[in-house]
Amino acid sequence: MKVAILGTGYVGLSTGVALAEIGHDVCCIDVDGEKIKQLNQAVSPIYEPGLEELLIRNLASDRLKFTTSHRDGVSGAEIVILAVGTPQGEDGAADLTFLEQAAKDLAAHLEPNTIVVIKSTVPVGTNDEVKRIIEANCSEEVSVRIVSNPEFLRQGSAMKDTLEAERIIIGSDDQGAAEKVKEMYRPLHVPCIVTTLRSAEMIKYASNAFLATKISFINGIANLCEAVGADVNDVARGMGMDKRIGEAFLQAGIGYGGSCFPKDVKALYHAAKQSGKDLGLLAETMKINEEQRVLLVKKALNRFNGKLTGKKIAMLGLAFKPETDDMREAPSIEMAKLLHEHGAEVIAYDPVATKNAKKVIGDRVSYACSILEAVNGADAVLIVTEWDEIKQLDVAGLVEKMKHPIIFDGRNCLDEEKIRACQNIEYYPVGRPAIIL
Ligand SMILES: NC(=O)C1=CN([C@@H]2O[C@H](COP(=O)(O)OP(=O)(O)OC[C@H]3O[C@@H](n4cnc5c(N)ncnc54)[C@H](O)[C@@H]3O)[C@@H](O)[C@H]2O)C=CC1
Ligand SMILES: O=C(O)[C@H]1O[C@H](OP(=O)(O)OP(=O)(O)OC[C@H]2O[C@@H](n3ccc(=O)[nH]c3=O)[C@H](O)[C@@H]2O)[C@H](O)[C@@H](O)[C@@H]1O
Repeated sequence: MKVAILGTGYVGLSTGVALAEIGHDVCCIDVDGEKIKQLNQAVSPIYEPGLEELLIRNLASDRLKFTTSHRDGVSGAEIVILAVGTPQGEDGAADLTFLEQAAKDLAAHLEPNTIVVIKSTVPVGTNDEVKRIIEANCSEEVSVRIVSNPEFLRQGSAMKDTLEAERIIIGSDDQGAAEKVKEMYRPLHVPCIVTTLRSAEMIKYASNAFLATKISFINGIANLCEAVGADVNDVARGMGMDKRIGEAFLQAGIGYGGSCFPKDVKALYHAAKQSGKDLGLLAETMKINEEQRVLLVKKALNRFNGKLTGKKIAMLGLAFKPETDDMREAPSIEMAKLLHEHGAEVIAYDPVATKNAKKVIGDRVSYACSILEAVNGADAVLIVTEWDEIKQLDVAGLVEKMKHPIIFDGRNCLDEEKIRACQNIEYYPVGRPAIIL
């Protein structure tokens, strides 16, 4: 099948590579000429384990192409997928500017039987609106066929999540179009759920909001555990073994970040308000998350009697989660800002996100090339992202390098045995009893 994709971000690129991998002829289009140039040289613009290998293979087989030309890319395509960004607007609602422009770019070249698939995360009713935009801008012989096909991949495991998805949602009011999209995905052998356009749009927002709420719920419980002397790791394990609850997304810590949960929860909350419904539960999810992001700084302030001036603080990890260099809405941004405001000298280390971190955190912190360089002479270490390199730390070796052996673990990721093997340490996890030796 010939497929065109507008947008080569995480979603467009992973989808393009996956569809080429299962035998389709795919052309990815992006307005960013630099990205397209890089991609044509088989260089991935994003850090995503396993992606580059598949990129090289599918470029070499000629099943995957990249262009900046909407006309060339869309020409002859049976299916065109829109996977452009839908960032957060100023009022919290989704900003649909890129999607509306992409719809216009596409409409000018749309051929009569082509099916338009919207993969971007969009508020309920957007697919209908995009249909209207395309109808107003395409040639008369085209009757526009729209399918909503939200994406559920996670950054860091995008290829696996795409090739081994748990379900594929296909929303359409055009049965033939839904069947065609189902056929495109058939080689993946993944169960497809066919719904209306509006239900498909809602499934995506409801899923992200539910997962974000699960994280805020366990973070609320973690804070209570600290107050009453319980251990949130045991609580989460005990809860998660009940299949009705499930063990996933019960990892307490410094809250959710990334390009999706924060903006999607806000967008759903905003959309509900516009429909006269107050989803107060989501307001609480957001509130807990905001507080959680600065938890480690508050704990450090508490530990140092309200003063961080002149203290050397090492931040280990900057990306919003491991296996990605993405800094969008990373908790580290707010933490760095607050530490700087309190006069701390901050030195940060991340194995892959430093380049992107410099763009958003700037010179509020200095950047180390290794963990040991970051912690050298530090008064305290804040663990921000649970990279393997950080989880597997030689804790005794680390503590030896520090001025004061104080660790605040925002991801509860250090090995407790290694901590207990230290002679002199203060270890403060989230929602678990501190270890002071
Ligand atoms: N990042 C993620 O993990 C996931 C994202 N999503 C959703 O998928 C959508 C895309 O997200 P990302 O891939 O992260 O976006 P992104 O913002 O990283 O990339 C979007 C790309 O679209 C390109 N673009 C913009 N206008 C264009 C046009 N008119 N024609 C062609 N290309 C154009 C941009 O240059 C950019 O390269 C969003 O709605 C997001 O909420 C859904 C699931 C996972
Ligand atoms: O719509 C999207 O863009 C995507 O958003 C998330 O994927 P992603 O943002 O890549 O990352 P997650 O692995 O879900 O983590 C999100 C944040 O939650 C945090 N998290 C996750 C799980 C957990 O138990 N605790 C926790 O604090 C992570 O540290 C991270 O900051 C969803 O998991 C995907 O299904 C969805 O497609």
